[in-house]
Amino acid sequence: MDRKILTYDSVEISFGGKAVVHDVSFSLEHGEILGLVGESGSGKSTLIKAAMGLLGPDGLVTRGDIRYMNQNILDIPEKEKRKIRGAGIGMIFQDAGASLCPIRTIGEQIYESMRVHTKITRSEAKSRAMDLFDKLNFKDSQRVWDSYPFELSGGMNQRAGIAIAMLMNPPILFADEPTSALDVSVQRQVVREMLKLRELFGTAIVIVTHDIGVVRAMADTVLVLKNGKTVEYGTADRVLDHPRDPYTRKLLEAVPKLQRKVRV
Ligand SMILES: Nc1ncnc2c1ncn2[C@@H]1O[C@H](COP(=O)(O)OP(=O)(O)OP(=O)(O)O)[C@@H](O)[C@H]1O
Repeated sequence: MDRKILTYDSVEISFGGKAVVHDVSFSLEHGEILGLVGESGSGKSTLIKAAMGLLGPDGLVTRGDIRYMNQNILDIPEKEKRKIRGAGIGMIFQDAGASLCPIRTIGEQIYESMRVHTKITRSEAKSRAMDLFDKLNFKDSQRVWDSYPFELSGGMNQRAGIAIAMLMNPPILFADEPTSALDVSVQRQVVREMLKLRELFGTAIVIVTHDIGVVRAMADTVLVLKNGKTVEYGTADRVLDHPRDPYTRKLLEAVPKLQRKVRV
């Protein structure tokens, strides 16, 4: 059986005809955590947006394939893509608070987002959410369900965002800088939470981050990008402890003083 659930094969991505990601290949197995690192503008977000069909009107995958469970994502109709977004691949962003609707409670938003994918009553949605909140050790699940985003801390909104992305139990989670807007103790909690998802559900995760400490704490494999090209791709131990490329060494040297290694 092919264990790969997501494969990028020689992918080139262009905006307005100009290529910004060149010939990038990687794959993801069930439960694998891939760290995507590289300086600002290297193409990390663009790579993950491509699989979600979120490149916008100017963006296009101009070469290569992206396969999700043996389906070429680039060839399927928009309706099928919508099913993959959310139910197949969940996504969390840097600032979940900003992507939540400010005038509706977390509970209402959960119910609405689940209804897009499945026939479900409000009370079924609530019971699924409460179950997941409990598994993720939320202290006050009922309060989170009833709250508006502004009533929760930034960290709690981010944790709620992770829970919302996981409600349909997608086999893959894309996390784009999920910890960078948070203070260090909340960062640790969010990292622990993502590891817990893998433990509980076998979720595979692609984490985009500038924080090598987060990569060390989480990733099995690491892909280093520079100017839209792959600089190194390998196991986390190999890339982080024995980097082959000077660019990777430079990225790693930029952080050890912070000693951000997250203990989980
Ligand atoms: N909508 C767009 N239109 C034109 N160019 C874009 C668009 N989105 C991204 N780009 C370009 O694509 C390249 C990669 O950007 P991307 O945001 O993927 O980098 P990144 O590595 O995620 O950066 P950061 O860490 O700052 O988020 C950059 O040169 C950027 O200017």
